[in-house]
Amino acid sequence: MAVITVLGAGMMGSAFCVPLVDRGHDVRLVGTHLDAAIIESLRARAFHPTLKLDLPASIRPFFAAELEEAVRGADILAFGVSSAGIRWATKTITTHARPGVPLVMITKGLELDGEAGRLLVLPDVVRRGLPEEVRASVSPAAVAGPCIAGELARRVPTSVVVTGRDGEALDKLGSALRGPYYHVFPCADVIGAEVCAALKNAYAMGVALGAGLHEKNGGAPGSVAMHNWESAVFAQAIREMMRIITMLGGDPMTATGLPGVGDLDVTMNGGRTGRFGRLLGLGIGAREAVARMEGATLECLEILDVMRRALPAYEARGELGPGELPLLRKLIAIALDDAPVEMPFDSFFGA
Ligand SMILES: NC(=O)C1=CN([C@@H]2O[C@H](COP(=O)(O)OP(=O)(O)OC[C@H]3O[C@@H](n4cnc5c(N)ncnc54)[C@H](OP(=O)(O)O)[C@@H]3O)[C@@H](O)[C@H]2O)C=CC1
Ligand SMILES: O=C(CO)COP(=O)(O)O
Repeated sequence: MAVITVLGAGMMGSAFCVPLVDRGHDVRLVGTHLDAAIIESLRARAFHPTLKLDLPASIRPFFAAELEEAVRGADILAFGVSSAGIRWATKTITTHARPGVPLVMITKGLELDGEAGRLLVLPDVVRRGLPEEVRASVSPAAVAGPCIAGELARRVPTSVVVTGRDGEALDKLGSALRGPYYHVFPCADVIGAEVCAALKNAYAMGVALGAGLHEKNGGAPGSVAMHNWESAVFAQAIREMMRIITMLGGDPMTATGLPGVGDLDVTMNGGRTGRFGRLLGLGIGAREAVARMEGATLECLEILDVMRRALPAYEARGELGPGELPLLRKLIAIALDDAPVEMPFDSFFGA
């Protein structure tokens, strides 16, 4: 049994606690400064208001102000925040991180190092923010792969990878996290897994445009749909994720496994991103689509913005051709510049 403290009580941070308490760990879930209503509800009746689910009462909820108590004696620290909260979480944990205590995040995203003009995977971003004495012995890890929070919280069999740069630490984390319905596979390719974790959000939005386009054209959901359109976008998405992984020095084959194909499938079908893509496909424009998502976390917009800023730097160094990644460029235009929803199919598949 380990003491595991999860910082961030959103949907996924909280769902992540379920397989862990089921394994018999002492799990402490700490809300951020804005998660107080969630923590209050969990304390009062073990009900999570955004998951809309009862959670096991054995998960111990803590308010942000109680962080010190929640991390006392922790064997594993976990970040449950979204990509927008990663800097905050790193700063917040700084005084509590200890040498040798593993740190794992469920957060999906990439950051751009503006000065170097290079994309950074989140485990490396977090590592940079840790105190020097901790950095020497802690190499942050991340969970990637297909996982809808509400399904995991209902104990639906779920398969993910845990990735990072310290192989020994990954094996230990895998042993601590996995359980009868939470299947955790170590993945040494941190670049590949993290590129997929972040980019599948952009591409899932792209595939889901098809559902909205179909409805916009008067179609009802059913066997006669736009699956031909969607499948071509899906296939091109995998090609582009492989290209970006190669550009960043990872293993492109990672895109064919859980972090790539697996997560793209689950996100377009069951994720918030899929719902957002459908709204864009209806042709209502990004602003209205965001409004209709009622404040839901939409990391597709964040990663598209990061990629829009990153691509010129990679092109300027000759690491990427101007005609490459036509799907990603189109998705940037649709979601960030309100371009019409249409696909440049003839530029796909290496044409
Ligand atoms: N939902 C899912 O099915 C899955 C989600 N993930 C990943 O998990 C991460 C969290 O997603 P999810 O739980 O669904 O999202 P939620 O919106 O439910 O929760 C987001 C969490 O991040 C915190 N947060 C957001 N912005 C900030 C900020 N600027 N500063 C501090 N904290 C912040 C929120 O705190 P506050 O309320 O205070 O803003 C909240 O605790 C994402 O990276 C997502 O990709 C991974 C697999 C599945
Ligand atoms: O990452 C996810 C599934 O693995 C969930 O994605 P959404 O943010 O689209 O809900």
